[in-house]
Amino acid sequence: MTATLIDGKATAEAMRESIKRKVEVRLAAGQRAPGLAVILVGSDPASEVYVSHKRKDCEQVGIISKAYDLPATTSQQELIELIDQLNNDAEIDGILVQLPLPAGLKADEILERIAPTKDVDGFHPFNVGRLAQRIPLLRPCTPAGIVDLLDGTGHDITGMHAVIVGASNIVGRPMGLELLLKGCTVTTCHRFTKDLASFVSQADIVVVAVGKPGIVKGEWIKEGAIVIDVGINRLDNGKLVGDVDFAAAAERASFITPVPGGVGPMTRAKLLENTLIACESLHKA
Ligand SMILES: Nc1nc2c(c(=O)[nH]1)N[C@@H](CN(C=O)c1ccc(C(=O)N[C@@H](CCC(=O)O)C(=O)O)cc1)CN2
Repeated sequence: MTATLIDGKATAEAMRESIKRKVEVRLAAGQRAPGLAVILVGSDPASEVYVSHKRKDCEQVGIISKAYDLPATTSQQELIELIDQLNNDAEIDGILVQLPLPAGLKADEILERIAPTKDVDGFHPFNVGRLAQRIPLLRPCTPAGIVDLLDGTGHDITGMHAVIVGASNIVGRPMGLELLLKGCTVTTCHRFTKDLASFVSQADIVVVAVGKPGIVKGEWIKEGAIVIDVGINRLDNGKLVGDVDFAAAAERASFITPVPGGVGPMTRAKLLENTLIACESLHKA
């Protein structure tokens, strides 16, 4: 392998330590701890794992997390009423609704109900619009975490051609906005893109967020490119892999994120950072 591994796990751990110190400073000054409401609807096994990690992260840094584990039969109206209640709770700075929601619940309406100042996932149209207009407030966690990892490479990415594979609301679309803010030329590829290989092979930075192992082949990677793999796929043998053909891509890339231990831990760390921002800058109570 010639590429340098981008260690998201270590970067996230350093972020958590820094957030923990800031929370301690608040407490020493007699201020309350930040509060995060974590809402899980149903019993999707992957979501259960992510939510339990998020709750443990909160505990580590001194953020109070309030758990709302709701049955899959929860109605749209019940969820909206819970969000209204949390919007008005002075001790809650952030509201997180774990995605995906069970079929039948309209995620867009639910996410839009969260007060934009408590939208620590950065998914509310207000926060996406702020990012699009170059005045970000609460930024979507995964793309914001990736920007930190790119900054950590020490490379000035201004003017680089970034190719994003995947156009989801959680990663692909806000990733494009973040990379535009960094001065990249951005191409977003999606399910209708013809000749994906030709786009990826032109990229100085490739961000892949599809959820299909091996969708990006190692031989497509331009020599020296930075490869960011957001995919998390569990194979039948229990092994966790990304969307990029890792071993072959690492032969050509300058930097590459591993799966696990790359982007995933940064998503969680950014959630804590957003909760602290919401607490310190947006609520202050
Ligand atoms: N409300 C949200 N829902 C979802 C988001 C999100 O940002 N907000 N993103 C994904 C899932 N996700 C966070 O919720 C997430 C996924 C993976 C990881 C992570 O740390 N992955 C580890 C491996 C974990 C494992 O063993 O399975 C890694 O990559 O090292 C963190 C967060 C969809 N839903």
